[in-house]
Amino acid sequence: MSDSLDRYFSLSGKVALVTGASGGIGRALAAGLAGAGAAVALHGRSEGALAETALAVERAGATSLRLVADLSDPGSCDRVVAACVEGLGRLDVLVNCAGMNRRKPMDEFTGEDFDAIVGVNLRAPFLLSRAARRAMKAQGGGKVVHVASLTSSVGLARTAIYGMTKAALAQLAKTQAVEWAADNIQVNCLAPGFILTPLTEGLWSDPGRMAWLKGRVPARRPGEPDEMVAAVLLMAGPGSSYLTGQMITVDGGFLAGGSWDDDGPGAVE
Ligand SMILES: NC(=O)c1ccc[n+]([C@@H]2O[C@H](COP(=O)([O-])OP(=O)(O)OC[C@H]3O[C@@H](n4cnc5c(N)ncnc54)[C@H](O)[C@@H]3O)[C@@H](O)[C@H]2O)c1
Ligand SMILES: O=C(O)[C@H](O)[C@@H](O)[C@H](O)[C@H](O)CO
Repeated sequence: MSDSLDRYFSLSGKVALVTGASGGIGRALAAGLAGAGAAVALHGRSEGALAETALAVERAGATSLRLVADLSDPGSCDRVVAACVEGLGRLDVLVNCAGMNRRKPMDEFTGEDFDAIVGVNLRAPFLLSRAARRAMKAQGGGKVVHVASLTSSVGLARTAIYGMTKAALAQLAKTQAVEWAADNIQVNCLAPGFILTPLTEGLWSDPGRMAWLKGRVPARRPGEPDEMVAAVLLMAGPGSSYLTGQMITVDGGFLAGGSWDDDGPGAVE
């Protein structure tokens, strides 16, 4: 990296913690943060599931540390942050990427569905970021990135509880941005569009759904996990010292308009 880019994007000497790093978007973000120079604590639900991500981080020339926890257990959040600080010496960037979805019509959701989805998608980022803030404040600052979704902004059928949690993350980021600005902690959200990952492979392997996606997303294709990295490097790096409380949506243009179709209602002869 040239000196001028370093000033905005270098994470040399910094430590990042990525939850849900065993695959999908989390793995890409962990590798990207490592590429920018950070040592990366990788959280996953099993040691073995993190092996490939650890290799990717090491290939980028960075140190990795594997942390195993089920984030549906609220007590695990403080432990994950403490283990990161103990193992890598500090914590500068927290990326809350772990998440889950259960897709059902509104009426079919149970109380157990509600608790499970809210526990992982919302309570865990809330508790993890509070624990991270204590470490960051003592170090003079830090960055938190919550991984939100298009459903932070629009309703998508069969994702009621998931969407509620993702909209709430956007609000959480705003309040944390306000409360923690005095500690020099910037808090922002990444909102991925439709990205091919283990979470969504069941959806997009259906040709009918894929045809819908290609007709609705101006880029005319789903996104790849790697395409989420640059936005997170911006929110994680020194260049974002005055960027806080925002959501960066990386969606191939989905939220920008209804359809890419040249012959659609917006067409002008
Ligand atoms: N793929 C998409 O289209 C898309 C779009 C918008 C947002 N997202 C969000 O991106 C994030 C990453 O998702 P992904 O698409 O890479 O899918 P993924 O399934 O590969 O990643 C989700 C991660 O969360 C972890 N996780 C789930 N439940 C957990 C629990 N109880 N304890 C600990 N970890 C748990 C999983 O182990 C996994 O590593 C999620 O927050 C998801 O909501 C994904
Ligand atoms: O069905 C799902 O699992 C959800 O719809 C998500 O994965 C969305 O694709 C994403 O959140 C949109 O940004």
